[in-house]
Formats: sequence, structure tokens, C-alpha cells
Amino acid sequence: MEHTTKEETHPTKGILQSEELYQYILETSVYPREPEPLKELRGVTSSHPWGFMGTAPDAGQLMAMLLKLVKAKKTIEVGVFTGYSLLLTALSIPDDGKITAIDVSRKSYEIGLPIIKKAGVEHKIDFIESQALPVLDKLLEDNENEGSFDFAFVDADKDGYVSYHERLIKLVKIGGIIAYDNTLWFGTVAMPEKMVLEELKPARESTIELNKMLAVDSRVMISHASIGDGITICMRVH
Ligand SMILES: C[S@@+](CC[C@H](N)C(=O)[O-])C[C@H]1O[C@@H](n2cnc3c(N)ncnc32)[C@H](O)[C@@H]1O
Repeated sequence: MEHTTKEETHPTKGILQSEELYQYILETSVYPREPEPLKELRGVTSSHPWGFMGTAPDAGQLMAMLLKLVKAKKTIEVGVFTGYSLLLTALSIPDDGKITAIDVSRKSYEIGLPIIKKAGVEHKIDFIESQALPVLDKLLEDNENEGSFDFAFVDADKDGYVSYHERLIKLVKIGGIIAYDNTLWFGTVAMPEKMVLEELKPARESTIELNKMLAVDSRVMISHASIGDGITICMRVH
């Protein structure tokens, strides 16, 4: 038998080998199952100048699965924008579930709000227009909130993630999930600094710092998933 090396017989690992493969995932597994209100919200967001900031629909599908797996009822969202991940969360939790959703600006949320209202899930959302850190600190002032949240999704200012983690680890219950978006930061975390666009450098530094910190944080189990722009899923273990 002809000898072949492992490299010759095994294709490179990793999901995103090509743009065509990504489109294949979206068209085969994601779009056909994407709820109508989310499709509509994605459509409205696509004409926004910052439309690329919306959570990727394939990452959203994973998030919806996680929300169901932990039977999430009480959640936190940091970084709402037009509300794709927020609406997805609202559609995934029970009717008496609650989302504390924080964003420094309400302007983009107003774009998605009519779709959220039409979907009949606005009553699950407590939108707070603020910097995230003081809100998380305020939540911690109430002892009842400690260890009471099932799920948190963080998709905001990258230089805030390390501080958010210290708060969220106390707010989320043992067995609960904290998911951080953009933990590959356009792939720049693995690029030599000199190749990185100037505008991406500050968040690249923060993301590298976060990734190193999470890698050694024994309070959580992690999975650094190469989906969307990278999502690090943390489960609090103690
Ligand atoms: C990438 S977008 C969020 C996208 C959203 N998850 C979605 O699915 O469309 C980031 C959002 O974080 C918000 N943001 C930035 N810094 C923040 C801060 N310090 N506190 C709260 N929100 C912040 C921005 O206003 C922006 O709407």
C-alpha cells in the first residue's frame, strides 16, 4: 500500500476554509431555521452603516441552543445595537423570563424595537441606556442578584470585557453561561501587530488580554468557538 502522511490525507482543520463553506453553513443549516422576526431584523440592520456589528446568524443559532440547554430564564446582555442577539434571547426564554439589556445608546435599539414588539416579546426586556459597568455594579449591590442569572452575552466595548467578567462571574449562577463575542477580533489576535490595521489595534490588545485571562480562570470551563468572529463560551463551575 502506498504510504501517505497524515498531512496528505487529512484536510486542514477549522470551519472557515473558504467563503463558500461559510455560505454553505448559512444556506443549509442557519437561514432555513432562522425565525422570521430575526430575518426581518437582520434585513433592517443590513442597511445600517454599522450593520456588520450585528451578531452573526450562525453564532446566534449556537447561542439559542445554549439558552435552551441551560433553560435560561434570567439573562444579561451587554451591547444591544439593533437587537439581533437580544431578540434571539427573548424568543428563546420563557414568557416570564427577563433580560437586562444594556447599551450606551438607545438609538440603534429603536430600529429593532418595532420588530421586537411585533414578535410579542418586548415585555421580557428591561432595556437600560447606560455604560455597562455601573449597571453591573448596581445589580451586585442587591444580594438577591448574586448567582441568580442563567446566561450573559457580552458584545460591546472590548476594553471592558475583563472588568465585565469580574462582575458577571458573581451574577451568573454555577452552571450558568457567560458568552463573549468577537474573541478572534477579525483574526487579528493571531496576526503580527505590524500587519494589523491601526483602528483594530486597541481592541486586539484587549481581546488578547481577555483570552489569556479566560484561559487560566479556574472558575469557568471554556470553549473558544471559531464561529462568527469567535465566541468564547464560559460555564461557571464554582
Ligand atoms: C457589536 S454591537 C452589539 C451587537 C448586538 N449584540 C447585535 O446582535 O446586534 C456593540 C454595542 O455595544 C454598545 N456599547 C459600546 N460600549 C459600551 C459600553 N461601555 N456599555 C454598554 N454598551 C456599550 C454599542 O453602543 C453597540 O450598540
